Amino acid sequence: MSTKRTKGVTIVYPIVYGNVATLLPQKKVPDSDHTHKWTVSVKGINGQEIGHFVKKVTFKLHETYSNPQRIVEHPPFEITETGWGEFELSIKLQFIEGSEKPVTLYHNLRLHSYEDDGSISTSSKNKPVQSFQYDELVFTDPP
Ligand SMILES: O=C(Nc1ccc(C(=O)N2CC(c3nccs3)C2)s1)[C@@H]1CCCN1
Repeated sequence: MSTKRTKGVTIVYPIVYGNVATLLPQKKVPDSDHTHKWTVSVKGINGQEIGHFVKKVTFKLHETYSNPQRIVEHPPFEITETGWGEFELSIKLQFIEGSEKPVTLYHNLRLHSYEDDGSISTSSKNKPVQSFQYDELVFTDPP
């Protein structure tokens, strides 16, 4: 049975996705090579809730992470991890309206930049890094 659709109507949902990152406090005895804590997220803009039409979001991390496919089924659609480097991750959005195909976004995780001598500048080490992209989910002839 096919879903009845509304011809000629287009719905556009602006979204923002990306990450924030903060430096982990230096440990006297480094028992881990993790230098950063980061949160990757996908949200609506101006506080618009996307949970009304997004059923679940799957964040696919680098394969070296345990359980690299992280499924989030309720807002906020975000995950927080720690790590030492930058890598590309994917963000797959699946919709409550089953007839809408999933959308996969790609984001290059961003951490603090290092100086040539391997240090992080004093001015930036106390500030979170923020790296976000704007995009739009476009639904044509919605049901
Ligand atoms: O950094 C990069 N790739 C990365 C992949 C994973 C990273 C990471 O941070 N972690 C894996 C996770 C674990 N640690 C221990 C057990 S699981 C913490 S970093 C590339 C290489 C050059 C430039 N960018």
